[in-house]
Amino acid sequence: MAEATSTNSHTSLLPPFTPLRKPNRPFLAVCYPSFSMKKRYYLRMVRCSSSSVSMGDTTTKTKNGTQIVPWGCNIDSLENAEALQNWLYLSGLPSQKMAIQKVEVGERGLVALKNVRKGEKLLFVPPSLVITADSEWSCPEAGEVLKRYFVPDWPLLATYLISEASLQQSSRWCNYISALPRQPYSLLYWTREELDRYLEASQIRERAVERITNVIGTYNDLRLRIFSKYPHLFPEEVYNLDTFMWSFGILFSRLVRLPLMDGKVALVPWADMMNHSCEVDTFLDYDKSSLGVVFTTDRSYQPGEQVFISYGKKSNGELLLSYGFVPKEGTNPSDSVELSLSLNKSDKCYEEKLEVLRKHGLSASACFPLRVTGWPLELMAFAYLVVSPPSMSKQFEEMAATAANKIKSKKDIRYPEIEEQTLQFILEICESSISKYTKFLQASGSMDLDVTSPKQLNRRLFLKQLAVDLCNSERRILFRAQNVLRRRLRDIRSGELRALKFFSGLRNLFK
Ligand SMILES: C[S@@+](CC[C@H](N)C(=O)[O-])C[C@H]1O[C@@H](n2cnc3c(N)ncnc32)[C@H](O)[C@@H]1O
Repeated sequence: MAEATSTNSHTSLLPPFTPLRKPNRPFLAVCYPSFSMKKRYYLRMVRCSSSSVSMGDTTTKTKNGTQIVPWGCNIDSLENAEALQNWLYLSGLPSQKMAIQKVEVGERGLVALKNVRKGEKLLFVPPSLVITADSEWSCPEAGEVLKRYFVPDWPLLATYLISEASLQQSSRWCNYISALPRQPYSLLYWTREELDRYLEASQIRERAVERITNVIGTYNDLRLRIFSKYPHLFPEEVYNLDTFMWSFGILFSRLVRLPLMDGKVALVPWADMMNHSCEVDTFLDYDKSSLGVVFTTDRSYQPGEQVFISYGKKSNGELLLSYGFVPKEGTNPSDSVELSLSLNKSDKCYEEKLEVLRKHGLSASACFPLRVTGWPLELMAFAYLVVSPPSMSKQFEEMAATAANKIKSKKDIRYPEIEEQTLQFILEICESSISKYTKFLQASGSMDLDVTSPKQLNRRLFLKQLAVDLCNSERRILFRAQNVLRRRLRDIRSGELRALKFFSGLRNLFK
C-alpha cells in the first residue's frame, strides 16, 4: 500500500444528488422507515389533459413492512424483458449483438449473441429512446408546472418517472417501466433498524441515512411547494413517499451522465440492463458520429458471455449504497473505506484550529477515504493539524488548506517533527475502526434475525450477507493500512533509536 497520495476525490458517473432545500425536520421525525403517514388508497380517477387514467392502489405492503409499487417487475425474473426488447426494436433501436438474459452476476444482464471484438462500439441507443429532463411528458401540464418552478433534474426526473408509470399503457415508456425492478436493490430500501443493525461499523450507514433524508426532504418540498397546489395533476395517492422512494431508487441505480450529450443525466433503456464489473474500464456516452448512446468494449466477448460496463470508480460501500451489491472481496481496485478524523476538544488550540478549518469549508470532524492503494494527502494534513502543538500555529493555515484540497501546487507537505505522532494518531483511529468491524463480524454469526416469515428471513439473510461482505472488504483495507502504519512507525522509532545510540556513542567518545 502506498502512503499519502493526492486524492482525486470520488469519481462518479452521477452528479451529487442535492435536495431542493435541506429538510427542516430531523431524520427520525419523518415517516421513515415505516412510512406511517402512508394511508391505503383506493381506486381513483386521475385527470390529465386528453387522457383520463384509472389508478389502482399505488403501493402494496410486503410482509417485511416495506412498500412496493405496482409498477415494474421482479428483477430476478425475465418478466417483461421480451416485451421491452420488442418495443425497443419497433421504436428505432438498431439490431444488437446482445440480448437480455438471466445471468449469474446481476440477475438480468446483456449477453453477447455473437463474437464481440475489443474496441468495438456497441448499443447505439438513439436520443429518441433516452429519457432526460427535456423528454416530453405524456401529461404535458404536469411537466409545465415543474418547469415553471425550476425543479432541478433529479427531482424532475423522479416525478417524470412516476407520472409516466401512473399513466400505464398511455405512456410511451410503458414497456420500459414494466421491465424496471419493482424494488430496486439499494440502501434506500433498508429500514432504519436494518441500517443500524447491519451497517453500524461502516461509515456508509451515515451516507445512506443522509441520502434517505435528502429523498424525504425533496419529496416533502415538492409536496408543499407544488403538489399540494395542483392536486388534480399530482394526487397524493400517486405522488407519495413510497413512489418517490421507488423512482429515486431507479435513478440512483440506473441514471448516467452523458458528457458528450451536454453532460445531461439520462435513463438509457436497454443500456441500463448492463451490469457492472470492477475489471472493465468502459463507460456509456453519446457518440456524435453514430448519433446514439454507445460504449466501446475494452475486451472481446464470445457468444453467451455477459457483457459488462463500469458504473465508475466506486468503493464497495458506494456500490452498495446506490446499486445494492458488493463485489467479491479483493476484486475492486477502487475500493476504499471512510476514516473519520476529529479535532480533540481538549486541545489548547481547538478554537484556532477550528477557525482555519472553517475558513476552508471544513468542520471539526471530516471523513477521508482510505484506499486500497494508500491514503490521501488531505487525510494526512488533517491529522497533522489535529496533533500539531501550539508552537506550530503558523502552519495551521497550510494544513487546513491542504486538508480541504485547496492547495494549488500539490506539494507533499511534511512535518518531520510531528510525523510519528501523526502516524500514531491515524493508527489508533484505524485500530478502533477495526475493532468495530471485528465486533460486528463476530456477532453476525449468531445474530438474531428476528423475523416472522420465510420471506422476511430471506431478506434479512440477504442484507446480512451484504453487510458481512462490505465489512470484510472495508476491514481488509484497514488491516493493510494498519500494517503500513506500524512498519513506518517501527522505522521511525528504530531510526531514532539508532540516532540516539549514535549520539550517546559520540558523547562517550568525547568524554
Ligand atoms: C443498471 S441496473 C443493471 C440491470 C439489472 N441487472 C436489471 O436486471 O435491471 C443496476 C442493477 O443491476 C445489479 N447489478 C449490476 N452490477 C452488478 C454486479 N456486479 N453484481 C451484482 N448485481 C449487479 C444491481 O441490482 C444494480 O442495482
